[in-house]
Amino acid sequence: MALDDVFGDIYANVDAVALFSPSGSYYERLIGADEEVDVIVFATENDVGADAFVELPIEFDEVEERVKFGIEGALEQELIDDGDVLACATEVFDGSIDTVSRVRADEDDRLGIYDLFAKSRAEPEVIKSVLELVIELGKKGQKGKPVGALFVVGDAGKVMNKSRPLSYNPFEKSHVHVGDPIVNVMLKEFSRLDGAFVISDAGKIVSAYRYLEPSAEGVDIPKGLGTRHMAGGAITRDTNAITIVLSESDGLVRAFKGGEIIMEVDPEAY
Ligand SMILES: Nc1ncnc2c1ncn2[C@@H]1O[C@H](COP(=O)(O)OP(=O)(O)OP(=O)(O)O)[C@@H](O)[C@H]1O
Ligand SMILES: [Mn+2]
Repeated sequence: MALDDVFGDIYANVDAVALFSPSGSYYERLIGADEEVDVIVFATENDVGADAFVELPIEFDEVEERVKFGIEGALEQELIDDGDVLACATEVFDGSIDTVSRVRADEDDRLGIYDLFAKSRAEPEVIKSVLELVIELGKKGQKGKPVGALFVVGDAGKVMNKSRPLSYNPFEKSHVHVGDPIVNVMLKEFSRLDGAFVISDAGKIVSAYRYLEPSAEGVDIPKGLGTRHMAGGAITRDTNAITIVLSESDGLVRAFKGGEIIMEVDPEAY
């Protein structure tokens, strides 16, 4: 077929096929079509019973995010190697797989997002909401000026025990959750002020204005960054929380877990 001469380049000589949320019959058809090719399934659940499977914690709306996340997971699980070329088959419009993209897996492109979502205590949707909020805050700043912010997500009881209030807690008697549109407006308003936000595993905003007093010391943070990042890193060594930190000074968003930076992104790139 003449079209194969043109579009065939997209899937020619790939190291593996990455199938995103396939139906059982689609998966069977592909396996049957070419027994030589490695097939890796990416989905929220392994309904098709694939041997090579990467769990997606959420259905990413953006295909690019979905694919990037999947590739990080596949690298992490050593299902693919650095430099492997994948034919990524995904659904972009509605219902079924309709798009194939040719993507090279590059270790250097890893953002750490897989670790952040897949192996954290808080619910993935909660982490996603906080990450989106912080990225938006980083993009827009507060009335055009750069702002810093510190969000501690998960293991909230322990985090509260290792911190103290800097001011009254506007969330004291409320039952608001991250992701509510109104909350995003409120959080942005409060983030102008000092201290950290504490969020529960399920996304409840437990407190604003917390001054973290972790007992862990000596976490490695990039030069030029100070106490916000030091405290944000150290609290994740002391507890099972993760932190998402926006730097006022360099504008980057970083995530910490187990006392280490596991993700660093420039909000302007989103
Ligand atoms: N232990 C802490 N808990 C919560 N917030 C803190 C803590 N220490 C510092 N902060 C907040 O971080 C702000 C900035 O402090 P600092 O400049 O030392 O941090 P930084 O890591 O350099 O971050 P940035 O890049 O945003 O400047 C402080 O004004 C304060 O609001
Ligand atoms: Mn600083």
